[in-house]
Amino acid sequence: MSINHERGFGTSQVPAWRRRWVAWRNGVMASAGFQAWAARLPLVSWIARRRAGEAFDLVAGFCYSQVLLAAVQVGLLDRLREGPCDAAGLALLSGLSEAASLRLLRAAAALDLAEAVAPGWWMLGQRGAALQANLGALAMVRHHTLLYADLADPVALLCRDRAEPTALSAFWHYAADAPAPEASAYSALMASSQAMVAQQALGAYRFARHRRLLDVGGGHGAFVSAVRAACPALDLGVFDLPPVIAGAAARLGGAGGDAMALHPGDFFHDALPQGYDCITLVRVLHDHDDAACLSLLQAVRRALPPGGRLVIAEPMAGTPGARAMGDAYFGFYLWAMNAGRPRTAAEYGAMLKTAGFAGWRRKATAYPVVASVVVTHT
Ligand SMILES: CC(C)=CCC/C(C)=C/CC/C(C)=C/C=C/C(C)=C/C=C/C=C(C)/C=C/C=C(C)/C=C/C=C(C)/C=C/CC(C)(C)O
Ligand SMILES: C[S@@+](CC[C@H](N)C(=O)[O-])C[C@H]1O[C@@H](n2cnc3c(N)ncnc32)[C@H](O)[C@@H]1O
Repeated sequence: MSINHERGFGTSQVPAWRRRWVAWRNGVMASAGFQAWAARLPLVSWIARRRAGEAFDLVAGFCYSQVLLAAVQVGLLDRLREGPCDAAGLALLSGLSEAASLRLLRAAAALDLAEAVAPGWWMLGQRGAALQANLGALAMVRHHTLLYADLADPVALLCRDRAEPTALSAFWHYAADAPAPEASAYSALMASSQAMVAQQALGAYRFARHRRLLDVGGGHGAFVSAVRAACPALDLGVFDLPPVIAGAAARLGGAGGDAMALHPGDFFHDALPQGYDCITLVRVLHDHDDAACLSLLQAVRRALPPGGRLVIAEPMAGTPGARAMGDAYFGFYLWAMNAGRPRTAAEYGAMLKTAGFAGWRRKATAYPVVASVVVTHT
């Protein structure tokens, strides 16, 4: 495809001082002379080396991700958790040759997934330990094969009509307005990665102040199960598409167990059930384009009583310390999925106001890279 490099230059929207400053600074950063000078100066050399390393990591990131995928697929992280492993042991476990096993072990150690504990022997590294224990993150690593298939030609992905099917839009049936099969793969993926998200929401907001909570787009009920464990007095409900609710019923046992109501429906066409003083939208809004997102917020507004609360929990754009996660990762992920976009907390604030809510607050979460929380009320 051809890219028009002419358009977009000389826009009068950009203040002249900003354009000049950024152009000057970037000229300095790009200069080989400046780079060589910075590498020789004490203190500055430390920053320069770190910047060079970050630039290299950005270039090589896909390769690192594939090392992680290989380590997960052959069961290396699980094996290392059990105790020291050498190349022969990994070869036996994985069916790889000893040379390939050694290559993988060394790559994993370079990425802190593994750690050399004696010549030729490895255990889990610190990063490997955190990931190995996080079943949701591991499920996402495996799931990324679909994302990478869509990203193989990123410019083609950006250029194509967003109605064209992709690997991710086929996986997330609702994004393509296609019916979900009964045992939905996406609900299983969401349930397995819910624990880390629920932890953020439960740490940021005191759900126990409510009487009845409805989780809209609640999938197989993993979030309400986590809420029930933390706040046993709360009456709980889940609203989701009929095939997903059938899966939730099977997973939760019959009708969903005590104090767990299951509501099948389509939030774009059916009214949400009333009588709940708290509604949650966990990893739901970012799946939808702005008009659909607003209509869902309006439906939530209609369902809540006066003083009722809406709690939004999902990864958000513009998150301090985790900006790449928002617009780079979820921006491209949701583009490949054919619907939705990551939004900042302030963008949600503006939408909530339009939908008729009274005000909003961002609540701090322990790991904002996993999810941010926004709370509003009627
Ligand atoms: C004690 C002393 C002195 C020092 C300690 C030093 C210290 C603080 C060490 C740190 C140890 C520690 C506590 C580590 C914690 C690590 C954690 C919490 C790691 C968490 C990792 C989480 C990851 C990698 C999450 C990844 C999530 C992904 C990729 C989610 C993808 C979600 C998708 C694609 C969702 C799709 C749904 C849709 C369609 C968008 O709606
Ligand atoms: C990304 S998943 C999040 C699931 C769950 N909240 C979680 O965080 O694990 C989005 C959920 O919204 C549901 N959903 C999508 N479109 C819907 C619609 N029109 N009506 C009801 N639920 C819908 C999906 O079935 C899915 O369970």
